Amino acid sequence: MLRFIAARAGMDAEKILHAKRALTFIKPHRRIIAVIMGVMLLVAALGALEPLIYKVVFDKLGTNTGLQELFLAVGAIMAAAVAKEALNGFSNWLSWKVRLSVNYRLLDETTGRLHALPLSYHREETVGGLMTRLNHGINGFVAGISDLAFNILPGCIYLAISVAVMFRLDWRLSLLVVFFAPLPAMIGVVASHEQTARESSLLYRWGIIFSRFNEVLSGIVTVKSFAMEEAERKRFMGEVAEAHGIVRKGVVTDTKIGAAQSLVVMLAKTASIGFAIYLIHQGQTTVGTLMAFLGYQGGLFGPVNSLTGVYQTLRKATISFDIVFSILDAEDRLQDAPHAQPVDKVQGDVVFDKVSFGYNDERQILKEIDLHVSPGETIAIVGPSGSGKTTMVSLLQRFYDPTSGCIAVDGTDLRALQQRSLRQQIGVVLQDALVFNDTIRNNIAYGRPDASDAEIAAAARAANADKFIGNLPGGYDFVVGERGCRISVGERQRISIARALLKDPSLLILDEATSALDAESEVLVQDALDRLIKGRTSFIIAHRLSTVVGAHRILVLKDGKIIEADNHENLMEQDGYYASLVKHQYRGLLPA
Ligand SMILES: Nc1ncnc2c1ncn2[C@@H]1O[C@H](COP(=O)(O)OP(=O)(O)OP(=O)(O)O)[C@@H](O)[C@H]1O
Repeated sequence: MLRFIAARAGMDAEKILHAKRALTFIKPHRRIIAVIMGVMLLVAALGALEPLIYKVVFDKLGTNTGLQELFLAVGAIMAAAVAKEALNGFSNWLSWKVRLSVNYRLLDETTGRLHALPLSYHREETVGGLMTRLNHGINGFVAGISDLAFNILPGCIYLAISVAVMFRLDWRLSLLVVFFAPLPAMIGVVASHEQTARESSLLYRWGIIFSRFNEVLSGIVTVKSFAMEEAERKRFMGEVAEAHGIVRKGVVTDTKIGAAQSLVVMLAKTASIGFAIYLIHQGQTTVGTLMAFLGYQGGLFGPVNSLTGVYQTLRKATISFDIVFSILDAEDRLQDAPHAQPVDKVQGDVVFDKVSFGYNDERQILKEIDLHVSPGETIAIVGPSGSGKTTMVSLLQRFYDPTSGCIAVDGTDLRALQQRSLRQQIGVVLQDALVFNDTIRNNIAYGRPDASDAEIAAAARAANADKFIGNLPGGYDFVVGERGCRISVGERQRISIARALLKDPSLLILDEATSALDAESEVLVQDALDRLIKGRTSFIIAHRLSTVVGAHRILVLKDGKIIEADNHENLMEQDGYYASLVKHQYRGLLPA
């Protein structure tokens, strides 16, 4: 059945495969679906009974039937209607149960996959666009498979019953009705090609619109500082108006299609009434048969249309299936190897062995990096902007794999380790520390949600954050606002240092802030950092002279190569690139 409808819907082999795979989402609910179908069967039978009762009533009108019999007939119609509604309500409740559980599983699988996919995937996607597509994909997916599960079979059953009863009543009138019945559906099929193309193009547009909108809201400070609010609003509304233009055109098309379908239904009714009146005049049929026919005819176009609806939903659903499966099947080149080892506790011995890397084939960012870092050593990485400093520490976290060469921690290639357990051993403090719109407590405990209040407070103390937290209304329960907008830059940095201290990692990656803080904040942050670095293998993308001077070794990275590597005194003596950076330092910050 699915293959037939899918083939009529112009679906290629891949789309048919997607539709089949989509059906596996409802497979676990097959028992409930069987019950729903049984209930729907009863509803269809009750629906088919109604016109027959009308026939009896109208045929008896002409005879000297007692009022009692008529009341009985009306009572039977009412009882059938009540039973139908009750059964409909029950099957509706059951079908929502299935829908919600399919929705839950889809969200679980897609969001799980999105969290698991490597950075390279997320860098190519926009958050707003992805959210729009995901939302549409999930809703369309659930609607699609619900239609497949709950509309096709009842529609067919009702059709079969109606057609059988109609032919028993009067085959001539039936032929007339059967001739007209498929016409509205055929009109719907013709329209569905345009409708799917429209749906697809709208989805693409909304994705672009909301991806920009998301960027604008995330970067509202920049938008406001450049006084671009009005320009952004106009751009947004302009794009929305264009999308609405497509919707408007679609509404015109859909209205024309709807009108054409209604006209055909009217034509069918008029033709059968005319033909039936002729037959009644000829004494070949009865008024009751005509009334029953009109009932069946009305009821017949419903299921035929709903089957067309299934066809249209299926076409639209293929877009949703594509979206969902493109996420579930997105290639993850960084997946853990089948026998990847978990990491318990690392010593902190790190080796870069002839590591080369490029984000794409066109350009090598790191070229044959050789480096051996001993446990507890502090490495400061300096170099011009774009020289590959961030890339180097991204490789250490295995956000990307080297193009050639290998990186090993405690003698094991990163590719042989389970990524999650590796990252649990690495503490990261970024220059623009990401804090979530949550309490101070939860922000510090991010990465160790099981930490006790005492441990959280100890980490905050060691990060010189306890005093400012104590002054906040609610203390540790203070909610910091989106991206920490309700606390200062220096406070954000100390929260992120406390977070790293609580995690107690053996390896540390620190991307030092380039902007100078006020003197007091500077001292507090530096003191907290010194405490964090102590005893851990640390890689610091350094901008402050004080940090670089205190490091065991300084790596100078230029054009993807380590051109100098030694401590501060020796590098100054060599009077090379590093010495020139130090000479040009300004207020304790090295030039970029
Ligand atoms: N996802 C990416 N895709 C393609 N190229 C990238 C990507 N990320 C960074 N690059 C490029 O790689 C080069 C090195 O970037 P990287 O961020 O490692 O430099 P950096 O030394 O940390 O610079 P900065 O000091 O300015 O932060 C840059 O030229 C950058 O344009």
